Amino acid sequence: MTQLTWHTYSQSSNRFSDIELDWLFNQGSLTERLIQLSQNAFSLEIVSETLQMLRQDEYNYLNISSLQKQWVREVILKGNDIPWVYARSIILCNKNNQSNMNALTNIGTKSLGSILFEQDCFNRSEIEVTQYPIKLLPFQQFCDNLWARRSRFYNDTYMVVVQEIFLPHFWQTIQSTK
Ligand SMILES: C=C(O[C@@H]1C=C(C(=O)O)C=C[C@H]1O)C(=O)O
Repeated sequence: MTQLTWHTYSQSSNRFSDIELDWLFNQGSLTERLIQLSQNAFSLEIVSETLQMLRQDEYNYLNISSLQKQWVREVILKGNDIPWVYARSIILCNKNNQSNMNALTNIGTKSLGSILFEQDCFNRSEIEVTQYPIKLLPFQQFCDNLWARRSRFYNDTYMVVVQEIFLPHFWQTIQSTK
C-alpha cells in the first residue's frame, strides 16, 4: 500500500521558491486562478466519478473507517487544452439524503470549486503538500516527483477532501509567464 507523508507550510516552505509557495499554499479558488492564468481558456475534463475504496492516508485524513467505499471525483484542469492539474476529490455527506449528495456529486464539468467557494459556505483546513507517487496518477499524466496539495472543505453537511497535483505543463506555463 502506498504511504504518503504530507507536510504543512511551516514544515516545508524552505523547499520551494516564492512562486511555488504562492501556487501550492494559496487558500483561494484554484479554478479562479487557472481561469485568469489561461485568460478564460480554462476547461475541465472528468477522468472518473465512482464509489471506491480509498487509500489508507485518505481514510486517516478523514478519520473514518477504512472499510467503507466513498465517492471520488477525478478531473484534469486545463488551460488552452493543456493539462495543468490533476485533482482527486472525496465527497462525504453526513446527512444521508441523496439530494444533498447530488448537489456535490452531480455537477458534471462545473468546477467543484465554484460550489465550495460560493458564499463562504465552507471552512477550509490548512493546506499540506507531498510528492505524489507516479503510480497514483492517471497513466496519461505519468510523471515522477510532482508536487501535490490537499485540504479539507467542511461545513455541517459535507466533508470534501481536495487533492490537487500540479502537472509539468503547469509549471512550464508559470515559468514562461514570469
Ligand atoms: C477546490 C477547487 O475546485 C477545483 C475543481 C475540482 C473539480 O471540479 O473536481 C477539483 C479540485 C479543484 O482544483 C478550487 O477551484 O479551488
